[in-house]
Amino acid sequence: IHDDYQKTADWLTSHTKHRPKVAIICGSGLGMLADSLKCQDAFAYSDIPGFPQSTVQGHAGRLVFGELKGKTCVCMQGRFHMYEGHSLCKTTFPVRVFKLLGVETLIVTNAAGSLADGFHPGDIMIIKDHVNFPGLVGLNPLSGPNDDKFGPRFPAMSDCYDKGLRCLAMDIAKQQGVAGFMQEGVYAMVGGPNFETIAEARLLHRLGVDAVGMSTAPEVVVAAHCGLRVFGLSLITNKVVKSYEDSESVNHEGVLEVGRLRSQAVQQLVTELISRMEINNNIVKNAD
Ligand SMILES: O=P(O)(O)O[C@H]1O[C@H](CO)[C@@H](O)[C@H]1O
Ligand SMILES: Nc1nc2[nH]cnc2c(=O)[nH]1
Repeated sequence: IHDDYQKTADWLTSHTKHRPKVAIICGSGLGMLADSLKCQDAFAYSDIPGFPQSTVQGHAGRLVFGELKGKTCVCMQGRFHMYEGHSLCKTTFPVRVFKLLGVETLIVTNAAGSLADGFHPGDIMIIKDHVNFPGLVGLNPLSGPNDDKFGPRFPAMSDCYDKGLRCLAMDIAKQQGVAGFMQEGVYAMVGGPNFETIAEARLLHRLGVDAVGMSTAPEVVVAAHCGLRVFGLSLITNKVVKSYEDSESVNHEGVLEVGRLRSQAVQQLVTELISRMEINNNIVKNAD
């Protein structure tokens, strides 16, 4: 209920002077994004009233406030997944807290396996759209009574990944010389925690999914519902095995390792995007 989100937002407001306009959710192995924030105020999730706990390796479990290129940001170093046993409401709890804190733009990142033939580990995929498999069968964070203070009962999802930000990110990647490993595509969320069988991988591939992971879609649905502008990135950490002849298999350590390898590139891209995003969207820049 609204009061729970408000209580957490009020607690945070009374513990930090930062008033973020941008929120970042760090995916597996991508938590270093938070380290580059200046003038940090950091809180362990266990100290924040109402916050769930991170249980996954590679998700530190800290909320970090600070400045990035003069813009005030809040960064989740560690996200919540459905497979950890959290309800979808809890999984997405921080997104509504961010809304109440005054955040306008949400940047989501994740680690994902690729299905698309031209994609390789280490590629960075700008998320153009998603398939929310749990959502399609009713496992949706918006299930239950609608909270009209946040958004409508039946929110549109056809434009949830902001086109302006996607174009800007691609321009920045070209300028930074990393266009060679940039992709754009469709992310699918599955429940996890197991990785895909070969039959499941083939199914997803046939359905037009470019990358698959176990997060992000619920956060984006809740963000779109309450009117946040969303930008999403998947770091391709592995190819999803689609052949019975293939002897490779995926594991979480490998996922985290690719995260570390590409952390610098992801950080540079996100930093520059944050630095330039308002101008691109013709929002008058603040005096800061
Ligand atoms: O989506 P993020 O949190 O980046 O993590 C991805 O990586 C983990 C599997 O290695 C899963 O949790 C999957 O969802
Ligand atoms: N479901 C799923 N999640 C991932 N996260 C990182 N890699 C993968 C993958 O191959 N499959």
